[in-house]
Amino acid sequence: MKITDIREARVSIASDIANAYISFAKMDVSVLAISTDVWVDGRQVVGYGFNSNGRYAQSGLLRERFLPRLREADSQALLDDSGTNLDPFRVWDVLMANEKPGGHGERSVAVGIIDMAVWDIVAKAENKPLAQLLAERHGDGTADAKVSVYAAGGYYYPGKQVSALKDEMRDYLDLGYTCTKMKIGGVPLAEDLERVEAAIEVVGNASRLAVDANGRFELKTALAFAEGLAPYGVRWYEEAGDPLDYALQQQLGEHYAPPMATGENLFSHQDARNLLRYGGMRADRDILQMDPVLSYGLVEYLRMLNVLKQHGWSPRQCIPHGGHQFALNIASGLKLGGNESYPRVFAPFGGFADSTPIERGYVAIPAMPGIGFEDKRELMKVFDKHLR
Ligand SMILES: O=C([O-])CC(=O)C(=O)O
Ligand SMILES: [Mg+2]
Repeated sequence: MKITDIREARVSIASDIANAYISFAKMDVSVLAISTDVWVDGRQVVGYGFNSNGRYAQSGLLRERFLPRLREADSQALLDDSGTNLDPFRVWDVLMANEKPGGHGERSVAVGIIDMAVWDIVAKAENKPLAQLLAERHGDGTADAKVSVYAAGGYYYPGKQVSALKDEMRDYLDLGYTCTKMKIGGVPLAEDLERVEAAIEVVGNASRLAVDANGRFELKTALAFAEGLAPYGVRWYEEAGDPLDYALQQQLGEHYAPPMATGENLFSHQDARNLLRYGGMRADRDILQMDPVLSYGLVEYLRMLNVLKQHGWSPRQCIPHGGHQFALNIASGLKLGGNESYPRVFAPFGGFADSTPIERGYVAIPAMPGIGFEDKRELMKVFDKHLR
């Protein structure tokens, strides 16, 4: 196998929504296509990648550093022992040559975009869904046929009232979701609790609603919200404080017994390890949300799962951030606890295959080779428009 072409572009996903920390008014993503000289069933093997929302397009890092390394590599150095397919771990070593440890910054996002396209290629060359390939190579041999997904939304939006939040939650239930997530921390506690109560009224039970503060609070506010939220028993309380403030997380856990969640802004297995060492996260109930694309790709995510195992955690406690078809394949193949979904935001990057509707909170993996982007018509249109 040889890489014959690499194309990259920046695509806007700007919108008026905001969480407690950022507005998405200027949000964009990088898209990437890597073509190979291999054909399977009459189709050229081309891998696609993009970054999860929340971190911006990585054009500079891709163009100036990581794609030149891929282009300049000896093609043999990228291949597995058979010489007929890419080896994602060897590609990763090529990309990360001459990069110092620590200070992960956003290079992890640029590497994650390339890693996604590489896994798409590897599974297509093997003519298998990525979930199945992962189950065989890195799991217990079988993939979960369907994955539990929840609808993430409940953003702040100019002029949005409680009634609009309720309509949004109702819409998610109509789409087939049973669990949802909403933002908190963008308005005072009393106002947020009104929003939370309204959302619970629609979803029917607090255990079906998660809340996400996006790292907004210092300890005092995190604890005040914990006290306000505790009587409801929501599904989880996400990113109360700064993602790297492990002491805050640990102290929150001492005061708040229901599940906590965090991890979407930890971009390396070393950061995830520090969370488990120092963050007071509880393996019997808390949720880890590291995002395989934002954090140097699936190659690094596998290292994170290894760290988890060493600390006595089950992969079932992982529900990755990202809400896309790549993370869905990972959740299925490696038997995670579920996957995020963004039914109405970040389209067409969020969401799953056209042929697999959400049914009672679960979604299936289409029986097609690779990640399955070819079964997402609107996303393929974006790739075709920007990468041809
Ligand atoms: O609002 C965001 O940045 C997305 C987010 O935290 C999530 O999906 O959990
Ligand atoms: Mg979040």
